[in-house]
Amino acid sequence: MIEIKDINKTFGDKHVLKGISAIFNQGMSNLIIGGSGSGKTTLLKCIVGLHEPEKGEVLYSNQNFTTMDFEERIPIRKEIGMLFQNSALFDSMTVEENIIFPLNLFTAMSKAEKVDRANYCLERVNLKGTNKLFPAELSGGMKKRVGIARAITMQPKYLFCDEPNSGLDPKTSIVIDELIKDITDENNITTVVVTHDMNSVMGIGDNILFLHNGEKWWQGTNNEIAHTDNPELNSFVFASKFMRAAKEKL
Ligand SMILES: Nc1ncnc2c1ncn2[C@@H]1O[C@H](COP(=O)(O)OP(=O)(O)OP(=O)(O)O)[C@@H](O)[C@H]1O
Repeated sequence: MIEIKDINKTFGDKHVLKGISAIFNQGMSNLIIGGSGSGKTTLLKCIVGLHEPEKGEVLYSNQNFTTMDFEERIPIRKEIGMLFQNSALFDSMTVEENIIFPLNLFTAMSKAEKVDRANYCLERVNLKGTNKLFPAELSGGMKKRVGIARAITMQPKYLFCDEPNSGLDPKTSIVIDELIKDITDENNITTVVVTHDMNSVMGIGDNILFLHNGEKWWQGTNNEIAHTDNPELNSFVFASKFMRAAKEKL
């Protein structure tokens, strides 16, 4: 479980996050949604320690991450898996080397153990046998799956995904969403996903946090979102004609 309390972040005179508090539960796909510039990525970066909030606290399983120094944060960082926007694979490394990278940094595993773990992770994302390929040889969906394999290689307790569906066709997006959900369920981990994708919201949104102008505007489940009368959330989720038509049938 991750708890955030009263997170405030400014850039210069721009107040980007205005007192965000929320709980992200274990074993759930927790989604952060909101319009462009609403502060989603900034919030994610505050949670993982890539930004320091001016005010507020982030607690990982009740441990106060915010007040920890660099060294004290290392054990928690080892428990975090991260799927970055655009997958962020190392282009000069093979698929296997990319997946092994965190193991080289954080473990004393033997070469054979690392390869075993890479093989397990590749199999888990249905990419068995792609070990020796380079990122340039992969499709966008395959890169995301390698990104997921790398994110789970350290058996994380917390998984963060920033726009996992960006640049993917709708069918591949669903494959990625289901993979994230299955991995979350199987390992009972706390997953936090930043997304714009309405299919993801409806498909895997166990707990959805909607940001509007840097404020927490609404929180609920995908079932609740379908029946919300919150005007800003409604205009965000049901912006398209297709989604409005779908809502009328609910
Ligand atoms: N490093 C930074 N320096 C200055 N301003 C920043 C920085 N990072 C983000 N911002 C500003 O903070 C606001 C929120 O940005 P953020 O990237 O968190 O939004 P977002 O909701 O993730 O948007 P998008 O969906 O378009 O990615 C924006 O106005 C952005 O310009």
